[in-house]
Order: sequence, then structure tokens, then C-alpha cells
Amino acid sequence: KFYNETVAKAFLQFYEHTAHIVWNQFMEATWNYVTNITKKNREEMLHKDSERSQHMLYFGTRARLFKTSRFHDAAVKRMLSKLQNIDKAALPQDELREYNNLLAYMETTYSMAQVCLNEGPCLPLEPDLQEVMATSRDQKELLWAWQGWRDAVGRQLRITFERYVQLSNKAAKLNGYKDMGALWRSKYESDSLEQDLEQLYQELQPLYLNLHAYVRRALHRHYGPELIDPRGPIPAHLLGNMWAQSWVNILDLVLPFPRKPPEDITKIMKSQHWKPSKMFEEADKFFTSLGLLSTPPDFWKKSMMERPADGREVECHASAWDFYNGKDFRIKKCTEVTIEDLLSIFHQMGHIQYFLQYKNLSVIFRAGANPAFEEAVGSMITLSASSHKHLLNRGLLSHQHQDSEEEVNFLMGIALEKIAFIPFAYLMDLFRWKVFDGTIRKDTYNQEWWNLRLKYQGLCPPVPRTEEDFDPGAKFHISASMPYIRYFISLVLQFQFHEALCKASGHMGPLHQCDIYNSKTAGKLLEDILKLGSSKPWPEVLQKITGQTEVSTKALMTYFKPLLNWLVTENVRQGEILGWPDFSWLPPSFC
Ligand SMILES: CC(=O)N[C@@H](CC(=O)O)C(=O)NC[C@H](CC1(C(=O)N[C@@H](Cc2ccc(O)cc2)C(=O)O)CCCC1)C(=O)O
Ligand SMILES: [Zn+2]
Repeated sequence: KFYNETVAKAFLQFYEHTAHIVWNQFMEATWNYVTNITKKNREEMLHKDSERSQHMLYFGTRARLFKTSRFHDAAVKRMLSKLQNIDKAALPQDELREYNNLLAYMETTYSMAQVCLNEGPCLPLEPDLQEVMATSRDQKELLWAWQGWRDAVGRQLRITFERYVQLSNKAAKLNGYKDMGALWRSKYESDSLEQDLEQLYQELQPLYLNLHAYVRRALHRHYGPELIDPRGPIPAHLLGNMWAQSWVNILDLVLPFPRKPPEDITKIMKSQHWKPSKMFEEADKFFTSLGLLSTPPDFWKKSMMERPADGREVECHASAWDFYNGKDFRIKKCTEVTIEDLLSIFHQMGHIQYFLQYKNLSVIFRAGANPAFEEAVGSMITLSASSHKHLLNRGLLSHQHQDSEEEVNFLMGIALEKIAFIPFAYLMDLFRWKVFDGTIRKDTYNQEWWNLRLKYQGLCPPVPRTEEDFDPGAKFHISASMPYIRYFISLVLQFQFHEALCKASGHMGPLHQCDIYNSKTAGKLLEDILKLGSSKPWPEVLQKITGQTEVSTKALMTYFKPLLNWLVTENVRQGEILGWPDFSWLPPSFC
């Protein structure tokens, strides 16, 4: 055992010196693969991944030799403890190779999947199948896309996923965790995480139940009683999204005041000849308006902002990339000129801003205070960017005022994105944690998935499901082994951040009318926490920006208060039943 803090610092210097080279090469090879899916690029990526794993193994095992209990420098202690988790690099060589191959297989199957029309073309998810799910009002066509996607992806991943679970748990155990779920949860440095999350969910549930009941009534009106049971769960293919995780695309069906429809911003963008690059510039301008950093030249030279026209196979799922050299940061996105994509670019640019702000920290601390912070930054900016005030100011809306009915319509639009998302974001990792800890066994993966989809989202599958299906695999993050609870926590955090920055910007009036654009004060508050990366425990960072040390739903509830009041009144008037009692005792075979 080493006791000497000076030795530890030299060890960390040596790590630092070699790490950003290994990480830069790994990111480059991975980028080359996902932006040009070929066998050669896959081999190169897997080779760079194994180099990175060897590097992690070398330093991770040695980091464990230091007795840090008597060390004085908190940063040294924190860095050494973070180094000790080496994730999949703890697996023996042959099993690591197998694991990397199955990870690549799952993600690539998802990225290349298409659904073919009988004698017509084959449609990829982005933009074609997403477009069908968003715009079709023909339930047979929706069912074709919904079922076709799950046949093309989920079914193909079922067996691989079972092996993925085994190897994931083996890697977790080799890192000292009881299973991979425990390793994922450890990023939040809290031994009461699961209880805290359940508490947040309970506080938010009334908001979701009221929205669910109201939307069910509207769908009942549109699709009729043969499809919608006003006391039952909603068929999962009717919500305007492949996973029913966001319901924004059925706003036209559920608009509270249909005589005051919101302007179609996508149409306005197209009439103003917006291009993807302009969408990225727009988001960049928001951050510089706060006095924050602008994207460097490499970003504009090396990002992939549209699906390539040269027929290359690419992974279209949007993502933000840090190349760990302090100057190369990129976004990969198959951008379409729509308001949904513009707002998603704001989210991605939030990741880029975090990368830029912490780029001078040690590689070990180049991450969010916790993964949810990483997600909340961009989503918080999106709250300002999607405000009526901001869109008007940016020429994306024409008419001035917003009366109380238009305000409810506006809040409904935001709620269809944020409130609808609550149970989905929660159950994604509830499912995987149970799979990793063995509560959910492989012969009931799909049944248990739909039990959770019924229990939390009040959805049911539109056609019978069997254990030949693997519907969770039809969601990117499950095929890409990317944890998801970060988005649930981010949902609450982003409103807490938004409230704090709105206050700092001197905003007066309702929270949902706040736009922090141009506020250098708000920007400074944000900059001070982004710079910290993951160098401090997140409660300390949360306190710096909000004054509180706890994640709290208060700001979110404040934001949606006018809508909740309206929803409750409306549901009582209609005699709605909250929840889905008609299916609570039957197994959710199908709707
Ligand atoms: C190299 C790498 O992987 N980088 C990470 C970032 C990092 O870890 O540094 C990364 O880019 N991850 C991709 C992911 C992309 C998106 C996503 O997947 N979103 C979720 C949840 C959601 C839903 C609605 C919403 O408004 C916001 C989020 C979904 O769509 O289900 C796509 C749409 C927006 C965000 C992301 O940006 O989080
Ligand atoms: Zn994100």
C-alpha cells in the first residue's frame, strides 16, 4: 500500500499525461464508426476501445493501492476514488472482446434497422418512421410503424441482451458492485437514491394522472370507443411518438382552446429558409448572449449536422462529443428543419457548453456534477428558448400577446413534452435495475416491461406481445447501454435551475414566461457551476446555483400550476377517472 500523498500526485500526473491521448484516440475511432458504419471502422473502434480499457485497468488497479484516508488534498482523494471504477475494463480480455462485440451489434442493429413497405421502399427511424408516428392519424398506419420497428430491432436484440446482462453484472462485480444497476447508481453518490427518486415520482404523479386522463378523453373523441377505454390504459401507438415518451405531436388533438391554435413554428422556420447550420448558430447565440463560451472552429468543421447524402450508414441518434483535447467538440445529428429539432439542438449545445467550461480540469473531472446535471443544462436553456417571449423576440412567432386561454394552450404544449415524459424516464432504469439485480428474469423480460409501462405510464400494447418480442430494445438507450435515470432527475433539476437563473436575471412574473436570453448575471451563475465539472459532490454544486442542497419538484409545480388548475377543473367537469382501473387486475396482454 502507498501512503504517500506526493507519490499519489505524481501518479495522477502520469495518468493525466497519458489519459487524454488514449481518450482522444478512442473518441476519434468511435466517431469515425458511428458516422460511417463499416467493418473496418468497427475493427478500428474496437481496437481503440481495448487500448483505452488496458489504460483504465493499469491505472485503476494501481489507484486502489493508495491508502487515502490520511490524505489532505480532497481533490487527490476524489480523483483516486473515481479512477478505481474501471467499468467493463475489469473483464478478462476474451470476455471484454465478446462484450464490446455485442455492444456494437446492439447499437448498430438499432442504427441500421428499417421497416419495409410490402412492395415499396424501406423506411429508417429518422426521419421517416418518426414522421409517421408524429403525423399519421390512421391507427392502422401507426400500428404498422410501431410493430414493424419492434420486429426489426427489439426482436433481433433479445438473445444478445441476455448475454449483455450477464457480462455487465460480471464487470460490475469485478468493480466491487453487486450488479451493474448498483454501479450505474453509484454515479449519484447517494445511498438513498432509489427512495429519493420514488418520492419525486409520487410528488409528480398527480400532474401526470390528470394529463393522462385528459389526453385519453381527447383520443377517445378522435379514435372512438372501440380503440380507447375511458377508464383504461391508452394504446401505446397513438401518442405521436415511437415510445410514447413525448406527446407533443398530438397537441392538435388535445388543444384545450382549439379556436386559438398556436402558430406552426416549423412552418415559419421553413418559410424563413432555415438550414441546419442556422439552427446550430441560433443555439450558439443563446449561450454567448449569457456571456458563456462560443463553439470553437473545430465544431463547425467536424460536426455532422445532417444525415450524409453519400449513402453512408450512420447512427442518426443525436449526440454531443468531447474529444478530450480542449479544442475538438462536435455534435452528430441528422437534423431536420423542425421546431422539435431546434429545441433538441439547444439540449445538445448544453452538453457542448459543459465540455467547454470544464475543459481545463483533469480528464477525471471532465463530466457533469452528476449525469443529471449534464442533461439539465441544455434542457434548462430550452425552457427559455421555447418561451413565447423568446420565440417572439427571435422572429419565430408573429402575434404579440398571450391571453389566459393561449397561455393554457402553451403550457399544454410544454406539458406534452415534459409531464408525459415523467413515468417513461422513471421506468426505463427501474426496468434495467430489476433486470440487473435478477428481480426480472429473462423469460419474462417483455411481460415485465409492459407491466411497468402499464403501472407507470398507463399504456398498453396495441397488439399481443410475447416473449419472442423484446420491446425495451426498440429504444436507443437500451440498445446503446446508456443509462436513463439521468433524464428523470434532469426533468426536476432543469426547472430548479430555470427558476434560479430566472431569479438571477431579474425576471418578474410567471415562471413559464421567463426567458434568460442576454442575462450576463444568469450566465455567470451557470458558468461558475459548469466550470466545476465533477470535481465537487453535486449537492455542493446544486447549492451554489439554487441555494438548496436537495432536488425539489417545487419549481416544476410552480411552472405548471396554471395548467394543473385548468386540468383538474376540466377532468372534474368531464367526470374523468384518474388512472386506469379497467386494467389494474388483468395482465396487460393488449388493449
Ligand atoms: C457521446 C455521447 O453519448 N454524449 C451524450 C451526452 C453526454 O453524456 O455527454 C449524448 O449526446 N447523448 C445523446 C442524447 C441525445 C438525446 C436523447 O437521447 N434524449 C433522450 C431523453 C430526452 C428526451 C427529451 C428531451 O427534451 C431531452 C432528453 C431521448 O430522446 O430519449 C436526443 C434528443 C435530445 C437528447 C443526449 O443528448 O442526452
Ligand atoms: Zn443530453
